[in-house]
Amino acid sequence: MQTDEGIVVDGVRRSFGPVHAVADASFTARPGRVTALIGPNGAGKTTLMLMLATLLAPDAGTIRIAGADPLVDPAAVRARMGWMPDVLGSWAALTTRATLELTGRLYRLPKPRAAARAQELIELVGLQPLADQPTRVLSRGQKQRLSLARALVHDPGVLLLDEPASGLDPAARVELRVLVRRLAGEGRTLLVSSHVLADLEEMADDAVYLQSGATVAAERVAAVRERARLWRVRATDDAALEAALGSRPGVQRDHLGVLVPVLDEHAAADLLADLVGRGVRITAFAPAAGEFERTFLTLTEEQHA
Ligand SMILES: Nc1ncnc2c1ncn2[C@@H]1O[C@H](COP(=O)(O)OP(=O)(O)OP(=O)(O)O)[C@@H](O)[C@H]1O
Repeated sequence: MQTDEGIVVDGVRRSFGPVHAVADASFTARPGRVTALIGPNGAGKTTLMLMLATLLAPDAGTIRIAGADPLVDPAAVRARMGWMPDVLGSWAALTTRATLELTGRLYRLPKPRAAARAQELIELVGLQPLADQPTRVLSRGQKQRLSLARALVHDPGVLLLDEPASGLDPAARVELRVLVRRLAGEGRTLLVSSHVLADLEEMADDAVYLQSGATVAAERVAAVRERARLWRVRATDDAALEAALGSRPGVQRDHLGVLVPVLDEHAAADLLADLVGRGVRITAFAPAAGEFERTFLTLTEEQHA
């Protein structure tokens, strides 16, 4: 990994008085990829994002954003990085268009370019009907779209998105996912935090887990991922399914069907073939939880054990 690309964080710490909001964060987010930042409430995600965005100084450790150090050269970082905060502070009386034009001017775009860029971004995030309305009339989800547009004004190579899907309806979530993938496909580095792990699962390539301010070591994440996971199985005839599963260890039941521990995808394929071979008519067969959710929950259980 070259340090002039993506995001490189090493041994970063930041406390607020006695609270160690970020105790030890080290990770790399690579260009062309979407990296999920996952952690429970209060784990330090926003504090970490603020440090990456040059808005908060770390007490220790090093950060590089597209090769620039936020402490030494915050202007270079801001030129290369777009930040979508979890809550958008907007100028209530300005229109959507004027907000984006002004943001462009703040990034020193010439006036005609700022106007053209505002129009491009309004179209990109689907805010055409509200382009000339004051931002105070925007709903929460519409403000999220404006916030994303604002982060993109200067065409940055690195994007930090803090809870980008919050307040978005299902259709807008799908659009966000498509847009995020497109931005990564253009070679940008994206770091995305969200509590909605199913959303992250569908947009992210890599994951960084944060627990009590510390990033979880890759070896520990790998160890969790190697354990058996539960697969959900449904059939047209419950009794036939139960009989075919026999005394298989660890089988559980919930309101949606039967959950079977399976070591890996080969074992899942074997199980499916076995059930079908025994004449069970299977209607659903899939992992019960996404990879991020399962890893997150297991890490949390281990921490509290
Ligand atoms: N300015 C501050 N002053 C004092 N404590 C703070 C400050 N900012 C954050 N904290 C504390 O640091 C810890 C991490 O907070 P942070 O907002 O970074 O977590 P988070 O992972 O973003 O949480 P959430 O998922 O709930 O948004 C929390 O215990 C929080 O109370």
